[in-house]
Amino acid sequence: MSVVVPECCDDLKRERGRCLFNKEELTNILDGGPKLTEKRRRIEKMLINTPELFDDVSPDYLSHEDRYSNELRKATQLMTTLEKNGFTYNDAVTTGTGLWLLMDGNPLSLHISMFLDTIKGQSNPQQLQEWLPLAEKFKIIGTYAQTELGHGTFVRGLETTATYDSTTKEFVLHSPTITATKWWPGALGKTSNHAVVMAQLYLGGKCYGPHIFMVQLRDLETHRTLPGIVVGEIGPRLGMNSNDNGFLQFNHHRIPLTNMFMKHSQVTEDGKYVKPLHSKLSYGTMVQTRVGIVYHASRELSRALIIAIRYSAVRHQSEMVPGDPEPQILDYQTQQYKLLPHLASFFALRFSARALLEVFIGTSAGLGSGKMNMLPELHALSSGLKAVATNDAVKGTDICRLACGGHGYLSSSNLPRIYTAIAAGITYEGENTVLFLQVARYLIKSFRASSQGQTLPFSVSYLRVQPPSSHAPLMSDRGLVDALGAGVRWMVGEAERRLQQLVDSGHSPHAAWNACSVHLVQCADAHTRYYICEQFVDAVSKLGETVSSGVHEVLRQLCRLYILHRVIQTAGILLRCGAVDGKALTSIEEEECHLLATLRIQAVSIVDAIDIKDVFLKSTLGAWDGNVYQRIYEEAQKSPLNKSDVTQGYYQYLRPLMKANL
Ligand SMILES: CC(C)(COP(=O)(O)OP(=O)(O)OC[C@H]1O[C@@H](n2cnc3c(N)ncnc32)[C@H](O)[C@@H]1OP(=O)(O)O)[C@@H](O)C(=O)NCCC(=O)NCCSC(=O)/C=C/CCCCCCCCCCCCC(=O)O
Ligand SMILES: Cc1cc2nc3c(=O)[nH]c(=O)nc-3n(C[C@H](O)[C@H](O)[C@H](O)COP(=O)(O)OP(=O)(O)OC[C@H]3O[C@@H](n4cnc5c(N)ncnc54)[C@H](O)[C@@H]3O)c2cc1C
Repeated sequence: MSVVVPECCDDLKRERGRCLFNKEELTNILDGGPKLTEKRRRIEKMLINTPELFDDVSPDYLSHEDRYSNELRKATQLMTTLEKNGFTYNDAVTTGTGLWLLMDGNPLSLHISMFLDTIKGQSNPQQLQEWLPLAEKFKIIGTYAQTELGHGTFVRGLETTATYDSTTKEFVLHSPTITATKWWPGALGKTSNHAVVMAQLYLGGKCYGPHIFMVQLRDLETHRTLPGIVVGEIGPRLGMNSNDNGFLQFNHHRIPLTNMFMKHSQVTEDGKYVKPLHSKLSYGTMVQTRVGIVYHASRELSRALIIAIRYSAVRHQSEMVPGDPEPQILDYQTQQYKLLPHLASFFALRFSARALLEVFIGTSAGLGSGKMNMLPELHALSSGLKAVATNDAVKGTDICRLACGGHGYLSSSNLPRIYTAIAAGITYEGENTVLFLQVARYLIKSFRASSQGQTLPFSVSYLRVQPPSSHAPLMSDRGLVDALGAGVRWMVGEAERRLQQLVDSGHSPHAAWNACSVHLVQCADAHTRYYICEQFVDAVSKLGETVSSGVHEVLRQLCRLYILHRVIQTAGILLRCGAVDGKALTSIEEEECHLLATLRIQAVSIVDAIDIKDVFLKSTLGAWDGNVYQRIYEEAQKSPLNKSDVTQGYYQYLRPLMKANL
């Protein structure tokens, strides 16, 4: 397949003619620099030149088994293509390209993410030396098996046991109940021959809580399930049905002592336990995956936005002025209001993902030298950002679908598949409400620590009891972000007051927590969004000195829109705490509408700059040339029902019904 850039339709030509900024420069910023853009394009070119990676037939038309096999075929082809060309799978993941080829549920995705990450992050040196080369070369293929039928969120409640037998120096893995069955892990059903398994560690009859074990599930030659193990696939799901999410039960299955991951905690041959430096270090793979999901969510949102914004420039509907030609639907203010705040969100999430990655890298480096103090901050930030990013990507993707009217409901628009894939992100890797409650716990602790005069970590330092007053004019970006911060401080203070009041009136702290949890989740959401605003303002102001004025102006407008939109969403709180008044809100609303019209002019060029090629968008509505109707029509011709004029169903059912004497 060669990259032919087709001539685009007149609407898109006109849109692109209005571009006042350097698209390539914006592309570089989004990629993280020109070198990364160049690397991404090299990977893309290589993938595009591998025709086996592209579907001839939509997975919708395949049987469940063929769908899985086809995706497995592409996944393995992708790995070998990357390897042959000197790239790692990580290169393809971190540029989005690999995932977009396989986002119907890549059966190797858990191997290259959580399985490898667990080996890298939880192994002692001997284990690393033994397992990493095997896993990197796909000599063993694995997944991350934690969730059970009975428990996903409450990791401490997992029921699978790993009981140490010091006579044989083995752990005995067992699923004592039906609810102990591992349930959900991606690629567990049929693909993986190994799994990292989270199980309750038992030594001398005492439970030491969840620990991670490397477990071989299948024979490496025959791929048959090993004795003592039952494994299978869990059946169809809302999306990603080309994956083989699986179940797993153990019946007193034995593994060697050395198969417990021992970087952080250890079990000695005589069954003694050595504690980790921090009790949650074994949750590290989850934290790392949450960091990745923030990027992933922003990428999926951007695909939906490219599709919906290009389509909105091509689609003409109704009369804005009676008798005039039908306008592009992007000219309707309501359409701009649907799409452009989400476009701003995409940029905000992209900059925040980058900031989070830096915190992750810094914290990981600290852990290496025994410094645990950044861990709570990383946990709170990664939990909050994972939750906001996936919530916003899911909402934004669905709005993009709705903004495309009926055609957004077509599979060939690719919006349903993008939506169902990212919708899982709200649940997996920590259900979002649960993650927000973790953030809230951190906020309340920080607020209380500040009342006792303690210094707060950077992401919550604005919560200190007596913050310096903002000197920025209210209507400046900084002034509005400070107002949002004041709103969060007020919310957290209010939550703390309500918690205390409940405790003072005789409730237990846990009952008080539950009675305030709706408000606490709102605090966590507002805090995370404040952090995102800060990162966006910060990134744009830092870029200010280095980028051309056209690009800077577009980024400034997007950042402004993000902040204004957020202030309007939070109006109730900001009015209650006196951070803004009604007059300010009216002018903010007016400014937002004005900004929508300004950003509309270059909206197509902005999404062009995200630079996702048609083969990765996979959409009849979003292609670069805007040739929407022809593509929709051609896709419909591929329906198996169109292979014959009269289907079997007619002879089997319709005709007998028509002939029956009813
Ligand atoms: C946190 C829980 C909810 C509670 O845990 P529990 O043990 O019960 O906690 P407590 O004892 O109550 O203690 C709470 C204290 O512990 C602290 N804590 C908790 N967690 C951590 C942590 N991780 N680190 C540090 N500290 C932590 C907490 O702050 C409390 O401290 P304190 O007492 O207040 O001081 C927990 O149970 C939990 O985490 N539950 C969620 C379970 C979960 O997440 N499961 C995930 C299963 S795996 C899964 O779902 C996999 C899905 C498939 C993912 C596929 C990914 C595909 C996307 C690919 C991404 C690609 C990257 C692309 C990159 C790019 O594009 O560039
Ligand atoms: C597509 C997909 C892929 C997955 N892949 C994997 C995988 O590879 N490996 C793996 O181990 N797991 C995987 N999972 C499982 C996933 O991690 C869990 O589903 C997730 O952690 C949520 O747990 P749960 O299903 O038990 O939900 P529950 O915790 O039962 O949540 C149900 C409801 O209860 C609420 N709730 C639960 N606890 C609390 C609380 N403390 N406070 C307030 N509300 C609460 C939640 O907010 C939610 O509304 C996958 C899931 C999906 C959907």
